[in-house]
Amino acid sequence: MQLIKDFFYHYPRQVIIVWLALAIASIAEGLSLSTLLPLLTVATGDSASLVGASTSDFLTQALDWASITPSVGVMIVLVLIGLVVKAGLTLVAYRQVGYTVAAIATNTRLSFLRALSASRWQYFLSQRTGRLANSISTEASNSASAFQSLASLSALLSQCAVFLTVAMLINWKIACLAIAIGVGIFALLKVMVSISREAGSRQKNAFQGLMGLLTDSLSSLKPLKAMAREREMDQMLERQTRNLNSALRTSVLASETLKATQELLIGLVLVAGVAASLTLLELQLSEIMVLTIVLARLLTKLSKLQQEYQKLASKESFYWSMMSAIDEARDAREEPFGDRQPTLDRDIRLEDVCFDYDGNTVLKNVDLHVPAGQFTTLIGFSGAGKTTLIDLIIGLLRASSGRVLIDGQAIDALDIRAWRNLIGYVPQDTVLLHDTIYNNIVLGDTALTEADVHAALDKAGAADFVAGLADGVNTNVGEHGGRLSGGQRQRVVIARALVHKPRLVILDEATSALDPDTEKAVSATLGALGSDYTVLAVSHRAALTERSDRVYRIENGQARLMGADERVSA
Ligand SMILES: Nc1ncnc2c1ncn2[C@@H]1O[C@H](COP(=O)(O)OP(=O)(O)OP(=O)(O)O)[C@@H](O)[C@H]1O
Repeated sequence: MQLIKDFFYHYPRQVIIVWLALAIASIAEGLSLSTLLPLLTVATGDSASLVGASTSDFLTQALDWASITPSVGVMIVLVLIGLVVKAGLTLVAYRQVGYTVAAIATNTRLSFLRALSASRWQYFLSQRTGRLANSISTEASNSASAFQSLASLSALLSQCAVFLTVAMLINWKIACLAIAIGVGIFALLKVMVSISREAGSRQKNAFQGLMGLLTDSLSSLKPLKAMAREREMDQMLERQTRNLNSALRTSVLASETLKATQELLIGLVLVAGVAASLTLLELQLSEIMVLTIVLARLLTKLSKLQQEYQKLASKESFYWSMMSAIDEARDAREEPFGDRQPTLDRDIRLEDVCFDYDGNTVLKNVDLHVPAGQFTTLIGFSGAGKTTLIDLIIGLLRASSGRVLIDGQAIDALDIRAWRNLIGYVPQDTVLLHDTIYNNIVLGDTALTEADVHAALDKAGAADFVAGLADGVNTNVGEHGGRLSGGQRQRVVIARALVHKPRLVILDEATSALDPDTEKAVSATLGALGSDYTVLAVSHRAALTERSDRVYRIENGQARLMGADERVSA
């Protein structure tokens, strides 16, 4: 019920079109079927029976009103018109269902992606990549197909109602008996629906687990292979795959058992019904023929209704899981910043800044000064809080107290996207897309030209090695940049950071993968960027600290400016 409300709330127009089209289609089908009785009465020469008189009367009156004389030809035309109307409207409804399913899949994917990209950095870090990939692929598709099941369910419901009305008009006793039998079959097989619901939830969990583990293991395959640990990973993946397989088997078993049992029960009911109609109720042959058609369809539709409900039950958990992922990401939304336009002509200052991760203090009363156009480096032991400081300056983290000032303006008051647009960021881990060097540098920014790319490669000290490649900037770097050396990858990432001519270049252990000569060369290039660039680096390497105008040591949660003599020994 909650699912119906949810779909109606988000897609009211589509739901109304689908329901109306399906309901009218069912009525058209029912009317065309009810025409069969007078048709067969005429064809078999039966006299109009008392029990079936109401449908015949209704149609005779309707034909009289339209000044049409009832004959076999007219009845056949009426049956055909009913069937054509039903087919046309069903087409309209299911076309709308198809479009809505596609819209739901797209909208849930986009909502999730938007919520995720607007979420706090810490929330993003806490997510498992495989879980995110699974939500976007499997959960979004299954959520959308829940709408398909719901539409089929409502079509079947309205068809059942119409067939039931027709059956009632022909013989209410038999119709009541059919309802009782239908409800009985429903109750008897309800347990199969519960099994499917549970199997659906197990499938969802197994998919999540498998995708999470798969992504983790693929990203760390090399060390696992190098240490011969891939078997353990294989075993874990195998366990998850078997879990999934077992959930799928349960689901298949439940749905096939439901189908087979339903068919058997319906067959038995029909045989018993025909026998009873002939012997006990002494109905006319034409009535028995129409009743058999109507009841067979009614019971088949009832059984399909239960099957569809079973499908819906197994899809529903994917839908709710997707919705809760979206809500969770929305709740973790980044707190809003301001709308002032940023500049970086003077400096970046941190005043009395404190920061903690869930109560664990990392920075306390930090004061830091990064003058514009200069090279500032942060050094310190692993875990001292260097990356945390950088993240505060980028605005990915918000200080618990104190102020982060950019040219004297509090970062909270800035248009944060405009501020981040002024930053060129080179991370410790160089992750390249499976694409060309060119595309890895421009990252989809069509405003950048080939000349910009070459200038950036030049500044990053990468121009020579790229020129030596057969396809130059159009060389594909392979999965995670695997066709390039670690140092070459790092230089492409530096070029990526420089290509949009940032005001602030952040180097987070950016030269750590370079050999000493290349590191020296790149450090010299970065050091010579000139006063157009403010460089903030995290590094222990002499090549960078020697080039720095200022070096801060981050220690015991504080930042201490080092003197020139200290730097030599650091
Ligand atoms: N997302 C997080 N959640 C909780 N604690 C975190 C998180 N990120 C970092 N920390 C903790 O904060 C402290 C500072 O981490 P940070 O990454 O800033 O150190 P670092 O000086 O950059 O270290 P390294 O040189 O090893 O990269 C560490 O103790 C770390 O465990």
